[in-house]
Amino acid sequence: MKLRGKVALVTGAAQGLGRGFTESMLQQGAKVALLDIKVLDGRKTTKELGLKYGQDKVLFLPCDVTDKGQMESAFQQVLRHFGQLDVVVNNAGVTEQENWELVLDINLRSVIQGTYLGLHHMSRERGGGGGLIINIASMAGLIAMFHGPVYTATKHGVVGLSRSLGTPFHFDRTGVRVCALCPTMTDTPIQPPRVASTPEEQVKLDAHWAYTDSQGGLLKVSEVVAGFLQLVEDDSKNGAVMRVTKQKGVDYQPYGGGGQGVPVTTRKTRSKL
Ligand SMILES: NC(=O)C1=CN([C@@H]2O[C@H](COP(=O)(O)OP(=O)(O)OC[C@H]3O[C@@H](n4cnc5c(N)ncnc54)[C@H](O)[C@@H]3O)[C@@H](O)[C@H]2O)C=CC1
Ligand SMILES: CCCCCC(=O)CC\C=C/C=C/C=C/[C@@H](O)[C@@H](O)CCCC(=O)O
Repeated sequence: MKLRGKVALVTGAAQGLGRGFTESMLQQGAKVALLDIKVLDGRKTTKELGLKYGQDKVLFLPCDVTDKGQMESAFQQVLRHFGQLDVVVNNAGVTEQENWELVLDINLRSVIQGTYLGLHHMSRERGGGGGLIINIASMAGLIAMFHGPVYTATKHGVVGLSRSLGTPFHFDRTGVRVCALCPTMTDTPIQPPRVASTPEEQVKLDAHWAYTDSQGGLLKVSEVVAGFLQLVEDDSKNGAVMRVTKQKGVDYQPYGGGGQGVPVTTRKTRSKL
């Protein structure tokens, strides 16, 4: 998909990878709606990006992705404000924590919600123009992140959702590509400190950092963003699961279909992608 003139919606866009994805699409000439539960940070990021790329290119919408009503309203506001929607990036996520139900709600249920809202508003069979949905999973969606069982479960779910909806059965009717992006540990605020306040916490942090260091350390946001843009621009990728790791850089999870997804469609379709 060429991004110039397109409209994207990014959840969790106030910081970290979501901010990186947002800025990369602005650089390519897209307009972007930034959604985040952090209102002050979201407004600050949006102001900074507006000064750099044009106030008319950005829109900040305070939104808790776990709130169905807020998500539905946000999608409606994006369509009213920009007049169209072409790309949805379900990025908002949290790491393992005591409240595992919240991890499940944010990392999986809300990604399903955002994916279905994207299909609802972009699907050709509903009069939309087709489009692209990229769900931000993790390498924890492909291997067992031992220090995050629920996080691992949610990310495996995001990969499965994206692969299922990224098949010709759906694309032939919707014209919407659906892919998953699986980075390894990346240098963003989601990363925990190296020093804990309790011995029990220190054990968990030591395990996390020993594992991270064993895998070559943290990726830079820019390395993940480079993979993201490649996935956006490659219209042949549907149901694809892109990996970004220190060891191998950007590649695709090999499945029966070669890991680069199944053929986008079984029909010749006029593509706006
Ligand atoms: N940083 C890393 O090592 C990796 C991160 N990921 C995934 O990338 C995505 C982005 O993570 P990062 O940028 O690293 O984290 P981050 O913590 O820097 O950014 C996450 C953003 O999501 C927002 N958010 C959290 N809960 C929300 C909610 N209920 N509603 C709306 N917004 C909400 C936060 O306010 C924050 O702005 C997540 O899905 C994460 O699981 C995947 C692999 C590695
Ligand atoms: C505080 C936790 C933050 C969690 C953020 C993440 O999602 C971290 C990513 C989770 C797991 C990373 C695994 C990395 C694996 C690769 O380094 C490599 O070992 C995988 C190779 C797979 C293959 O070659 O098939």
